[in-house]
Amino acid sequence: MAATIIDGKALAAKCKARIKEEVEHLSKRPGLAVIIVGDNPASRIYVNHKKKDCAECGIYSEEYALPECARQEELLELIDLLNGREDIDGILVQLPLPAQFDEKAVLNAIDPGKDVDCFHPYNVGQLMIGEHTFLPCTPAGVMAMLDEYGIDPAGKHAVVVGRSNIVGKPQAMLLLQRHATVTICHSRTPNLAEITRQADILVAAVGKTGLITADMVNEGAAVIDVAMNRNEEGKLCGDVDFEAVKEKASFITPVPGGVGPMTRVMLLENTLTAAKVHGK
Ligand SMILES: Nc1nc2c(c(=O)[nH]1)N[C@@H](CN(C=O)c1ccc(C(=O)N[C@@H](CCC(=O)O)C(=O)O)cc1)CN2
Repeated sequence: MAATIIDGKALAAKCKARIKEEVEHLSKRPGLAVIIVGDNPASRIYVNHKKKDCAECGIYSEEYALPECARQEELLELIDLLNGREDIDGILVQLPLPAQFDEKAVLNAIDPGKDVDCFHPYNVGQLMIGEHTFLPCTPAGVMAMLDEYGIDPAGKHAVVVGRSNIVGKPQAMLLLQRHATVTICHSRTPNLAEITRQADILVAAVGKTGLITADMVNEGAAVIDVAMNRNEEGKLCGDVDFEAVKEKASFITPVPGGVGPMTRVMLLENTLTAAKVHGK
């Protein structure tokens, strides 16, 4: 039987309605500062989406667009200014940054209490020990999707393909916190298919179109595609061969319309959390 398609768009709409209601009950509006550097067209689209999401939910947002040639000091000064503003609860720097930037130093400059992406080492550490305030947006979005569709990770074998700091590693941690047995695979994993075939929950987060084929998937697995690639025709697609794998999986996320919209919702969720922590 063909898999149930996990509808990230519909779930995101439901979450946004709840966030909007919570925002209405705060004493002051939450505020989010969005920083974009350069003219990466994909980043421009994502930043526009984020601003629109904020407006939909009653969250105040302001954008800072720095030119491609901006200097590190300029960006650090801006972050410092935003760190000190009471009306701003969350700060995000859209990634990737142009090559002249030291990404680590930039992310470390954000006040951990305003780090709504959960990229600061303090928050990453908090996540590791289960003491987190914020959750990393994409992995948290995946967990919300599993919950919505009744896929309990407890006692399951979850295989995460990809080991990035933004997705693979925190995803593994969140699944572990929910009592899954977790395997992380990466580019130097021999016999990848042998391991992915053992997965009850398979999360693909590599960025390689067509990496996960039907023969690599266990019958009845829940398959979550985090990647956002462009194929030869320029069409948005993930790592998973969706058409073939949906015939074998029990649940599957599409790209687009899967994890992406939920990543954006988790940013709103973290901004709301920050506002509450800031006494709003
Ligand atoms: N500071 C950050 N930078 C980046 C992050 C991040 O979480 N924080 N993640 C990605 C990009 N990203 C969010 O910024 C992101 C990408 C895509 C989507 C999304 O909703 N995708 C839609 C399709 C959108 C389209 O039409 O292109 C979908 O999948 O349906 C959300 C968030 C890198 N940078």
